[in-house]
Order: sequence, then structure tokens, then C-alpha cells
Amino acid sequence: MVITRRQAQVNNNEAISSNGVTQNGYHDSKTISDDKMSPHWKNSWLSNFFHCTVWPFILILGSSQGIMLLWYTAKKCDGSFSTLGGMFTTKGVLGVLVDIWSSVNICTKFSVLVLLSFFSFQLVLMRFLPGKTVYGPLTPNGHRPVYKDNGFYCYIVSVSALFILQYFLKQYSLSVTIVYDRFEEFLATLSIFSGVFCIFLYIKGRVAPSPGEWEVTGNFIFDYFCGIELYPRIFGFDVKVFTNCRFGMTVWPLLICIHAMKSYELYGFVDSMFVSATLQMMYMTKFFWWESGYMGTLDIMMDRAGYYICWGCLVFIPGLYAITTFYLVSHPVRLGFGLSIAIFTVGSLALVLNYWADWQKQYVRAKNGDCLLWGKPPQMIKAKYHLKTGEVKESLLLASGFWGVSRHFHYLPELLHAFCWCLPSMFQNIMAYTYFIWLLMLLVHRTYRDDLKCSVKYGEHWKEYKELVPYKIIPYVF
Ligand SMILES: NC(=O)C1=CN([C@@H]2O[C@H](COP(=O)(O)OP(=O)(O)OC[C@H]3O[C@@H](n4cnc5c(N)ncnc54)[C@H](OP(=O)(O)O)[C@@H]3O)[C@@H](O)[C@H]2O)C=CC1
Ligand SMILES: CC(C)CCC[C@@H](C)[C@H]1CC[C@H]2C3=CC=C4C[C@@H](O)CC[C@]4(C)[C@H]3CC[C@]12C
Repeated sequence: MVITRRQAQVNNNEAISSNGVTQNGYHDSKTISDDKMSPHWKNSWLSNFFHCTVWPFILILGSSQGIMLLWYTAKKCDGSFSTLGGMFTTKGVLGVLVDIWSSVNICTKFSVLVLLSFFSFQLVLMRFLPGKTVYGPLTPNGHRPVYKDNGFYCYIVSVSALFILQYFLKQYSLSVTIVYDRFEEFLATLSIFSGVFCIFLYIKGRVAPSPGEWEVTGNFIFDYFCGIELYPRIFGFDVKVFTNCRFGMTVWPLLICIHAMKSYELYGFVDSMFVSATLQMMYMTKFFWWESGYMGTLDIMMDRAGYYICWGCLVFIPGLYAITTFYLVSHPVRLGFGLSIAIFTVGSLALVLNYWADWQKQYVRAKNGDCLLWGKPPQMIKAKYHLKTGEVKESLLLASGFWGVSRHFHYLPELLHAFCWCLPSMFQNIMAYTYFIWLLMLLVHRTYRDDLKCSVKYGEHWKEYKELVPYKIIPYVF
């Protein structure tokens, strides 16, 4: 039996990314036969089958159900998971799902038209707005992706366009808040679209892969779920920039604005909505300001364009990331001036701290260590790594500043900031904290994932860094 190294490592439970893709791209990835693999692999065909086929299959089938249930809980169960649980006991999970899907209009003319117009608008902005050329990280086979850094302009134009559109629609007694009213239609249509789009990406990856990394295991479910190409391009458009940034990360702030408008239409000014929406808009503004830095993170360097990342950005971000303000539309809370200011101040400081930590890493690397951090020369490790081509490269691992406190200190202010935008909903329902709970799980998992990736990439140098900075997020705790 011949399988690729990628699948073999999944069997051996080595560096597995969140979507199941191994992260050992810095060594050769030739096809190997099972007699060369560890005996553990031979004994664990069941684990291989589970990780590479059953688990992706469950996620593909279950993901859209999960996101529709979240919408249903927020809209039809008064934001209460226990009400949903009650429905599960009376009707059964399947019964509830059948009720949901039979009541939702999928691929209506309206939703398809709105989505196609939005896709086209984003593609036009992506192509024509100016931006300097930036380079992504070098892939193990020596490919360096090139981007146009115009994310911030695209974001500003998109948010402004929403307000301009609202202004014109109001003249005809219409409103963009129809997106909130008929949100389920959009979620369902996007789910279908992303499923079909990933089939297209699978075929494209097999017959006409773009330059850069790509890999086929031959297991359709695995390849469909994890993707084949790392940097697919269609007519010069980078697919992952489109799905992650121009769609997912752009729809999120637009939804926040739509929820705030809806809340204003219903009740006038509500402080809890204002605090939550403003904190999130600040977060998004920071993201787009730093977008070129995002091109060097795990999602872009590791996750191939498959169902996991495409469905995630096309459906999961709109469905889950904006859930707090979605919930606040139907559950307004009056916080009062003092509490609003307190939450807003803590949330803003947390965001500054998170940005500062991200910035320290980029700054020291950009200056090649020739700078001061907190008034002192930075403590660094010059970590060597090998490309597949055999070429030796070097990166700086910062071991002072925030990166000397813990290996992922910046996740702490990220979590605090997210908590602050959920807190305005107070404590009536846990639903408003769904994003925070998700983020907590995602970031904890990410610390393991990044450790594996870096230990494979830097070997002894990473060990050295771990000795200098032994904790993952909170010193002496985790
Ligand atoms: N809201 C959300 O859903 C999420 C938000 N985030 C946020 O996104 C931002 C980026 O986070 P994330 O993508 O996890 O990546 P990180 O910022 O943690 O970067 C990880 C990478 O940085 C490099 N690195 C690791 N340690 C060091 C060091 N000591 N010195 C220099 N370089 C180092 C390594 O890459 P290399 O190969 O270059 O050495 C490593 O793979 C953060 O602000 C985070 O909070 C992240 C995940 C989810
Ligand atoms: C299939 C699903 C269960 C999971 C889908 C997950 C993805 C939608 C998300 C996984 C990682 C997320 C992100 C990583 C880093 C980010 C930088 C930050 O500054 C903004 C948010 C984000 C882009 C974030 C977006 C969602 C993911 C890609």
C-alpha cells in the first residue's frame, strides 16, 4: 500500500494541524511505502481511518447542522441552549434539524443575488484598490507567495458602502437589516455554495494546481476536507485571501453594523450593543491594519484551501463570530454609563496589548534584532531550519518582551478583549459567550499546534527557546 507522508504522519499522531494536515513540510514529502513506516502505523489502521476519513466526514456533515442550530437557538429559542435541549428531548435531534431545514428557504433568488453582488464587489476592490506588494513566508519547497496589501482600503470601502447603501435604501423605506431578518437564508445558501466551491477547488487542485505547495493523498474525503493546494489562485485572485479576508473577515464587521442598525431601528440607542459593536469594530480595524502580518500565520502557512478553511470562512465566521451582537438584537441590556465605560476601557486596553505583542515579534524580525525592546536589546535565538530543497534558512525567535513572558502571551489579551465584547450581554444566557468559548478552545489548541509546527521546523533551537520561555500562555499555570 502506498500512501503519502502526510497521511502516514496523521497515523503516527505526529505534527497534526487543526484540520488534520501534518505540519512537517520542512522535510521531504516523497511518497513512501508502509514497510518504511513505524510499527505503530501498522497497528493503527483504525486510528488512520478515523482521523483521515471518519472525522472529516463527520465534520463535513455536522458543521452546517451546528451553525444552523446556533442560529435557531438565537432566533427561535430565545437564545437559550436549554430550550434547544428541551426540543431535542421532545422531537429528537433529527426532528429539530428536519424542522429547521424544511422551514429555511435555500438558494432563493434574493440570497443568491445579494451574495453574487457582494462577491463581485469584493473581487473588484481586491483587484483595483491600490496596495504595496508584500511577500508571504517561504514554503518548504522555496515558493514565496506575493500579495497586494490593500486589505485596509477594502475594509474601509466595504463598511462605507454599507452605510451609503442604507442611506439610499431608507429613501424607499427599505433597510440592509433585512440581512438580519432573513439570515438563515444566507447561511444555508452559503453552506451549499461552499460545499460546491470546495469540489471545484478539489478538481482544480488535481488538474491545474497553482505554483506553491500542493499534495494529493488519494483519499477523497481527506483531500476534500483538508484541501490540496496551499496557495490556489483563480484568474490571479488568491483564493484564501478572498475567503478568509475579503469574505469572512469583511462580512463579520458588516454584520456587526447591520445588527447595530437593527437594534437602533427597534429600540433606539442601546449601550450594550454600542459597547460590544464598537469593541468588535476596533478588533476588525486592527486586523485589517495588520492584514499583511496575517499572511504569515498558521491558517495561511499550513491550512490548504479545502472544506475546513473555506466553509469556516464562508459560513462559520458569519454564523458564529458575530453571534454576540446577533443575540443582543433580541436581548437588549441597559448597562448604564459607568459599566459601559469600564467594559469599554478594559476591552480597548486588552486590544492594545494584543497588538503590541504581535508588533514586537514583527518589529524585531524586521530590524533583524537591531533595536531596543522595553529599553533593552532583545534577547533572541537565531534558529536555523532546512527547506525541502536542502537550503538552510534562519529566523529570529524572540525571547524577551511579551515573547519572554510566555510563548503565546498575546492570546491572553485576545481572550480578554473578546470577553469584554460578550460581557455587555450580562449573564442571562451563555449563548452570548459562544464566541469566547470557541476562541478559548481554538487558542489553547493552537498553542499545541504551533509548538508542534515550530519543533519540527526549528528542532533543537525550539527546545532552547522552550527552556528560556517554558510556559505556553500563563506563566506558572499553563
Ligand atoms: N479571533 C480568532 O479566531 C483568532 C485570533 N488570533 C490572533 O491572531 C494573531 C496571530 O496569532 P497566530 O496566528 O496564532 O500566530 P502567532 O502570532 O502566535 O505566531 C506563531 C508563529 O510565530 C513564529 N514565532 C513563534 N514564536 C516566536 C518567537 N518567540 N519569536 C518570533 N517568532 C515566533 C512562528 O512562525 P515562524 O515559522 O515564522 O517562525 C510561529 O508559528 C494573534 O493576535 C492572535 O491572538 C489567532 C487565532 C484565532
Ligand atoms: C471548520 C470549523 C469548525 C473551523 C473553521 C475555523 C476558521 C474559520 C478559523 C480558524 C482560525 C481562525 C482565525 C485565525 C486567526 C485570525 C487572526 C485574527 O486577528 C482575526 C481572526 C482570524 C482571521 C481567525 C478567523 C477564523 C479562523 C480562520
